Formats: sequence, C-alpha cells, structure tokens
Amino acid sequence: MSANVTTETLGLHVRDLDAGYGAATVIREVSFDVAVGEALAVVGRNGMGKTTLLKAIMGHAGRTTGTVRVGDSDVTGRPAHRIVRLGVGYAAQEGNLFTDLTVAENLQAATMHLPRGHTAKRREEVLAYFPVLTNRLWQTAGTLSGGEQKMLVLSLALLREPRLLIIDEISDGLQPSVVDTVGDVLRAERERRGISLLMAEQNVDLSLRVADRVAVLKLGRIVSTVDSTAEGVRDHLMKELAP
Ligand SMILES: Nc1ncnc2c1ncn2[C@@H]1O[C@H](COP(=O)(O)OP(=O)(O)OP(=O)(O)O)[C@@H](O)[C@H]1O
Repeated sequence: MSANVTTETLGLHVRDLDAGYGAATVIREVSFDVAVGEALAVVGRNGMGKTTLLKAIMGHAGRTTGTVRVGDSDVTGRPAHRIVRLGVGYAAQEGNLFTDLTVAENLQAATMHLPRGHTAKRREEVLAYFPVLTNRLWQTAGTLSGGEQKMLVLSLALLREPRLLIIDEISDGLQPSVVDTVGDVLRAERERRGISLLMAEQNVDLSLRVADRVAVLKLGRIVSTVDSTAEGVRDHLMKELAP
C-alpha cells in the first residue's frame, strides 16, 4: 500500500450508481456498503450487469453517475490504477495479464514499486496458495490454461496485500476442485488479514462459503440482499439464478 493512503479502513460505499455504455444504462440506482472486514457477493445470471458494476466501481465503465467511496476517499470515476494505489486489489474477469511475459515476470511487474524484502515473503505466501504456478514460473502467461490464468490473475491481485479485494467471476470456467481452492484462499485471506471483499459470482456455493451477505443483481438493480447464514438462503439464491 502506498505511504500516502488516507485511511486504514478500506470499506466500500456505493450510492445511487448508474452506469452504462453509450445510450444504454446497465446499472441502475445501485447502493450498498461493504464494511471493513466484511465480504459481499453480488450474484446474477449472465448479462445482469455484474461485470459492469465492478467496472463502474473501478472507473472502467463508459458512463457512471452516483458515488463510490473507498474508505474515506471519493473515487468516483477515478482510473483503476489510482484506486489500486489506495490498497484495492482488482481481479477483472478478463484478467489483466501480460500474456507475452512469463509468470515470474508478471509477478515481478505487479510488485515493481513495493519494497523488495517484503515482496519476496508475500510472493512465497501467494505461490503457496497456488502451487501449480510454481511449476509454471518460466512459462509465458498467454500459454497457461484458462484455470491457471485465473489463478495468476488472483495471485497478482493478492500480491500487493490489498485491504479491499474486488473480484469478478473468479469461478468462471474453473473445475470444482480449483473453485474449492479459491474458496480456501479467500477465506484464509479474510481470516489472516481481515480484508474486505466484493465478489461478483454465479457460483452460489462459493458465494455462501466466502461471503457474509449475498446481493442479487437483476437487470442492473440489486433486488435483494440476504445473510449467507440465513435459513433457506441457498434455495432462495438458486431460484433467483434459475433460467
Ligand atoms: N462494452 C460494452 N458495450 C456495450 N454493452 C455492453 C458492454 N459490456 C457489456 N455490455 C452489455 O451490458 C449488459 C451487462 O453485461 P455484463 O458483462 O455487465 O453482465 P454480467 O452479469 O457480468 O454477465 P456475465 O455473467 O455473462 O459475465 C449486457 O447486456 C452486455 O451486453
């Protein structure tokens, strides 16, 4: 995290967010909070606006109104690289890998501006989460399997020790055992480091395993938010996501 961060309390506070592309509004009047140390999953079927919501938060969607605060900083419309400097990790759905560079070079690039001694320890911790990457350090990222690329994208976000982690459909295309591993990693990061987490997902079981609350996004609006330990919550969410 950069030295001039204004706050240690990186919750996320979204108010009246509208976002879209050109004339089309995709996200409508979305408001929610992720408290410090809390995890919120936003679930929704294909095309309901999950990615657009996260992109709008990270300053990537075409047109955005409303406000986004990270801790006590108003970051509405700020470019992603400036939001990341506050201590936010962002694992985008398409990933943001340097596909022509090796896994090791990608890891190095992600931590270029951080103190070296500290980074080495963190790199070990992150690679311990995904040992398969250790065997792929000298392979170019573009030649990794889809699942391996997802693990690398998450690893890059984790390397910088974010206080707030924002991840977009990390389970998409992953085999069940790797989804389980991702769940273990996110739970471990919450327990060990107390991170705040916003995850867009279609996988109800992963969402319930990791998140404290789950919000349902339909046609760009949050239509309900449920506690992940509430009775009947899985059935409720499966119904909401049914075609
Ligand atoms: N760059 C873009 N330009 C125009 N429309 C877009 C753009 N990106 C997404 N959309 C549209 O916005 C709507 C929401 O898409 P989005 O990718 O946010 O949904 P999603 O819930 O993440 O879906 P999925 O689970 O399939 O990834 C869709 O109708 C999509 O076609």
